[in-house]
Amino acid sequence: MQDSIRIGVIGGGGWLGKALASAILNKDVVEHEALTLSYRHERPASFPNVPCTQDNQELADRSDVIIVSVRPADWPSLLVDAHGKLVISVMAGIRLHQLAAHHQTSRVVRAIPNAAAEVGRSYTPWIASGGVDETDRSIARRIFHAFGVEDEVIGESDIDYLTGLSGSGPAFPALFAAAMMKDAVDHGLPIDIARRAVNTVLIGSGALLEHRDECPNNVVNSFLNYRGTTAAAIEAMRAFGLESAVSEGLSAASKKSVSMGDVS
Ligand SMILES: NC(=O)C1=CN([C@@H]2O[C@H](COP(=O)(O)OP(=O)(O)OC[C@H]3O[C@@H](n4cnc5c(N)ncnc54)[C@H](O)[C@@H]3O)[C@@H](O)[C@H]2O)C=CC1
Ligand SMILES: O=C(O)[C@@H]1CCC=N1
Repeated sequence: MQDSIRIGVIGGGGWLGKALASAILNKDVVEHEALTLSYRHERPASFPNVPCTQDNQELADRSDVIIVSVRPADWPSLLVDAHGKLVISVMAGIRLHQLAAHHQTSRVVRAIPNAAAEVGRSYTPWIASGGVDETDRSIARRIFHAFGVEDEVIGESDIDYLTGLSGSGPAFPALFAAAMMKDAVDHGLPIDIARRAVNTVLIGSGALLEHRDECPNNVVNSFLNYRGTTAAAIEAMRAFGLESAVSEGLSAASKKSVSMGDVS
């Protein structure tokens, strides 16, 4: 990226903020001295060579791009004037027009990464306000590519939906794995073996989907067409409402995203 770009992460000591900051440095989006992190209580220990501050306005003033990564409930009291600079929010729920008004800028990107940013494998959908030009878009893409794959979407309702589907997404295979683990242990399998079996299945399944690079339904159908044990399990899970449980869960997450934006 151009040498002149400086990035600030507000909430840089948090779960997501730290993951984004690490990826930005690891992928050389900016050098250490061109990144600033802000924190509320404890200076983030894992970034000894990165300028850190408790003064968010100072961070904004020394940055060209301001990433806002505080919890939605903490955002209304975050009084930062961006003076027209590019603001990238990764917060659930908070809408473009709210961000623009609150931070005094027409250049706003609303993005929703996920927890896999920690390992550089996030899926990050995003949407831009009217004041965002092509240069801003390429800066945003470069940042998002540092921690995974991105897509620009055209409607804010898509962001609220995707906040459930992909923003919360890494939790769902983990939930499935936990259910498999419980069943295995209930069947008397030693915990170590159950954990290795379940985790290896989840990791292998992800790699298989990546390798085949096709619609997941095609992968499921190839198992169903085999007409063996796997098909028996899939049909029983479907009969017990797996698909409606997933649909209900995604709908609950999306509604929660919308309600988290009802803050100001
Ligand atoms: N954790 C995740 O997987 C994802 C989180 N998000 C969004 O990212 C945002 C951050 O989430 P997490 O990192 O998980 O939460 P977190 O609670 O781990 O981190 C938030 C950080 O912001 C700090 N903070 C709060 N007010 C501050 C202020 N005024 N100045 C400086 N720092 C301040 C807190 O001390 C904390 O360290 C949230 O808005 C969340 O909706 C989005 C997608 C995925
Ligand atoms: O659970 C949450 O509220 C955050 C936002 C999206 C994913 N994690």
